[in-house]
Amino acid sequence: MGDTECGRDHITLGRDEHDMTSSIEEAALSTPAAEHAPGRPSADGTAARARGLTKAYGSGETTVLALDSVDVDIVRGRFTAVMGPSGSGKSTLMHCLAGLDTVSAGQVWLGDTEITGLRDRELTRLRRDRIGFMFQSFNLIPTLNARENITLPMDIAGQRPDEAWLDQVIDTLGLRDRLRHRPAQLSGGQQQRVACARALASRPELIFADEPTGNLDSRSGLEVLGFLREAVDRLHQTVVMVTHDPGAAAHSDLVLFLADGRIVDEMRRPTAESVLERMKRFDVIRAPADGAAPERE
Ligand SMILES: Nc1ncnc2c1ncn2[C@@H]1O[C@H](COP(=O)(O)OP(=O)(O)OP(=O)(O)O)[C@@H](O)[C@H]1O
Repeated sequence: MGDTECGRDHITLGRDEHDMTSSIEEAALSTPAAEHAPGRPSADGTAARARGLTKAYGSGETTVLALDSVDVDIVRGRFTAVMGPSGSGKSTLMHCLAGLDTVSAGQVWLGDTEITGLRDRELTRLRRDRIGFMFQSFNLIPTLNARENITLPMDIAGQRPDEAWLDQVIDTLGLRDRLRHRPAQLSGGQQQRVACARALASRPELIFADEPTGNLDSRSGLEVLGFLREAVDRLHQTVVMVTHDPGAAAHSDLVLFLADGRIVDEMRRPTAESVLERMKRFDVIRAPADGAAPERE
């Protein structure tokens, strides 16, 4: 189906505004989703899975194939980074795995639930109950203070926060003395830490982070990455992070490299240096020497 025909495309257009959009969307949902218990294990240990995932934007001559039959398994309890040149399909992959975007072909599962084919309402509920999101632009509600922003998704869902967990999240992120501040009264790093706390507050099954350190100074960025790492190591959360930064990717367990809408490589136990070296090969492919035939991945 062409995306322009699809009503859910509004979500794609408003990618960065998704948290706010979904708050409104989700507020409209009145039925609690008891069947989607957060953290419910899937039978095969994958938090998310895609087979033959294909995403085309537009139609006819202007069609852009953003994802080209991607097969991927996101292992539960691991920190996965997604890297690749600009336009390689990183954000599209994340959005399709998270049910924020429709697919053109193929199947996507979150745990043991196939999300391709779910109706909008079911998908919205599934996202609300089982997924945490962090975006580069923090998407905090300006009229709410930090604590209210952190618990907003749970408040909307009618869930009571686990106070001990929330305390741990707040303390680890150094937000204890900022809870009554509104976003405008917080630094960029503090705002992203609030967004991080919000994503973790309900202990979602899977956290998707799109360039979560993109707007942060290096110290704040390291703090956020350290917390995501701890969330995986100590709290057995699953994190998928899109990043351009080899240093950020080095905090992950596994880096998936995308090029032209395909997963072309992966790297376990990455270091900033090894990721940088791998990324340089994309630069060579993108900019062949004069007269040289472009190499294909
Ligand atoms: N809504 C859209 N309409 C048309 N084309 C799109 C749309 N969204 C993405 N694309 C195209 O799909 C391809 C993949 O885009 P995507 O944003 O997933 O790449 P990316 O790897 O995340 O890029 P970047 O690193 O620059 O953020 C690109 O060619 C992009 O121009």
